[in-house]
Amino acid sequence: MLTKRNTVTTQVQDTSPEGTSVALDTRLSRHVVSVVPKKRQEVLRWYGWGYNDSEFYGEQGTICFKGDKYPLGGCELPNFTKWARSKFDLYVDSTKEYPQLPQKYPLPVENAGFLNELRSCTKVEHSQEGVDRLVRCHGQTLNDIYSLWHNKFRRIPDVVVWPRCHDEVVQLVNLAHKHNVMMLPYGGGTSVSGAVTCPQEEQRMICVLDTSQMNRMLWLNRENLTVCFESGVVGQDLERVLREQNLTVGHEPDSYEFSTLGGWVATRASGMKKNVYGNIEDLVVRVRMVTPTGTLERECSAPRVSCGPDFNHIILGSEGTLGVITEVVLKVRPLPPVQRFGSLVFPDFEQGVLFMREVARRRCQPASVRLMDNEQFLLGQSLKPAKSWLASCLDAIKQRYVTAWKGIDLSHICAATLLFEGEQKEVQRQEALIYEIASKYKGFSAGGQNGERGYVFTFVIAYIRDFALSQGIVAESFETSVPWDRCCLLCRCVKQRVVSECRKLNITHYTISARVTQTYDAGACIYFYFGFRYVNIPNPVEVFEAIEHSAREEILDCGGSLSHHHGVGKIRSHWYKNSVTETGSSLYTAAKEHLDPRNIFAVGNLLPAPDKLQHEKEQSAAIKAKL
Ligand SMILES: Cc1cc2nc3c(=O)[nH]c(=O)nc-3n(C[C@H](O)[C@H](O)[C@H](O)COP(=O)(O)OP(=O)(O)OC[C@H]3O[C@@H](n4cnc5c(N)ncnc54)[C@H](O)[C@@H]3O)c2cc1C
Repeated sequence: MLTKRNTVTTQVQDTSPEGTSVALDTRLSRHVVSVVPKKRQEVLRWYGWGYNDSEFYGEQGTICFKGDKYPLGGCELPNFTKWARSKFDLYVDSTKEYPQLPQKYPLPVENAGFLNELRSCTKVEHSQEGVDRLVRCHGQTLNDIYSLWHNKFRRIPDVVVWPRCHDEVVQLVNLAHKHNVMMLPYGGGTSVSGAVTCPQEEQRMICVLDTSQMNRMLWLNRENLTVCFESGVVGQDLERVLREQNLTVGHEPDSYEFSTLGGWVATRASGMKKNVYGNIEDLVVRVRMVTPTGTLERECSAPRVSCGPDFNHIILGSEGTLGVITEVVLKVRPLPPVQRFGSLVFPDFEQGVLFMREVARRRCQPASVRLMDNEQFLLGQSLKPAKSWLASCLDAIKQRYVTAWKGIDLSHICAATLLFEGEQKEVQRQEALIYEIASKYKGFSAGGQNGERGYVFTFVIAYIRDFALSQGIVAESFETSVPWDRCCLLCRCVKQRVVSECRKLNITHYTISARVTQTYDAGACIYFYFGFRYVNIPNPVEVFEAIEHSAREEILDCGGSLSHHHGVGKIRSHWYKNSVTETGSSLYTAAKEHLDPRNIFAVGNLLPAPDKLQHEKEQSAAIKAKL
């Protein structure tokens, strides 16, 4: 008999999914070989971002990039070197070294009852090795990485567990609840909100539940265009497997090389192609989450139901605080036959925003459209590798065309990158319309190559922060969403605020830039990059956080949100209550108390941990004193 649930298998072995629809091709249920091995440090950098073999480095005063995974691999970057010199007065020090793995790790807190039952009653693999614990104690905030480099973490996980399926997660959650062990679900560890960082004040044993071994595609239904994956599947693995079937989910956050499906759901992630495919909340059909009081899931995979509050939305954005997401049913789409890049240049940011506004008003967004301000545009240009003589001449001619014939001032110029996807005719129609709207705002095409480069650089840019840190520069991004009528105002005010805070603190070499990365009917997502070179500042991260804190206050004052997609985590928990109101906060707390009565899950995310509140008050007084 066919059941309604399209039920997923929960056994470790590949068995036929029970109760699935007629169109299910059971042969497709399969393990996915991941680019990220169980010992993630074998492939991924333990002290920062990305692959071990890809990094920026200095050679004879020039910044270079190595590694064969990205088009910049093996390139010298003289223009980037010049950019860094002009921004930060940086003379690249090629002798600066990256940190060495520590020889000693914090002693684990042990809960004997939990460990005994873990070993005797389950088959779940686990480790208490120092390095396994260290590489899973953090995400990718500046604070995380700086703390790693300077060996500052007091608490790291006491044990790491690798369940292989839903049922093993149920066992683990029951054990942790029984023995009062704190549990932190860990996906790709790409969080930039402190959500996956171990709470430093926690007294109980901390168990990190690594989802990487739960990454099977459980079923694929071509008739319904739905697929069910286990939550630990990494973004690029998920897309690779689907592409082999001529399908795509189309969810591509900039971290999708390493972030996981469970992480996307837990943080309400947003992908760069959301205009065609939707954000994660639009893509999820059904989701299963194991909590200490039971498994929460919708009963069927119907496309929409009208049954009171949507419990998928309790799970989306819960940041590991309510339980472990184990399986997710997602929509899939056929791969688009045509994918084309484009780019536009505008005389200034304001004209670019007007263009973005009109595109959103007319709902004709291509798969992706991103607008960079002048500062980001110049940084992007500087990342082009060293050129041949002929290519440099051509560039000079193009530059002359832009400045002399188009009358554009290079110190105000800004650019948009475009990605079109769909049928040939549809893409042509979209391109024509987009270029027509751009011309109304004095924009003109700068070619597909620049557009493509812009998207590829997105992945490379993530590596800059580690190199910057080695050269004494601290940097990080932060983001928000804002109604259209406040978009330009917010960008201006936040930049001004950062500039004035830097002046007050005698920080002379810094960069602050903005881009509009997503557009909606009612507003846009704005993404800021901020970094400064610290000279004679003993606590650069604290200073950075103080400035970022005041930038966030400015964002909120200008009508921006606490976060568009990075989430709240620990670093924005200070503002959570205000942003959801007192009533909203107590509703969340009641749900938390019901699902997780002993407060074992992801303590300190969304709402500050109780013992952190006092510490927070002291910190906020210190921040005020500093500014
Ligand atoms: C360079 C870079 C670029 C980024 N670009 C984007 C972007 O374009 N769009 C975007 O939305 N975000 C972006 N992010 C932020 C980050 O990648 C997302 O928040 C992502 O969704 C986190 O996924 P993860 O698997 O790495 O989760 P983790 O970092 O491992 O965890 C994040 C949170 O989710 C919880 N969690 C993870 N898995 C589960 C699970 N199975 N069950 C319950 N809770 C779970 C964790 O406990 C934690 O609270 C970026 C980050 C970086 C460093």
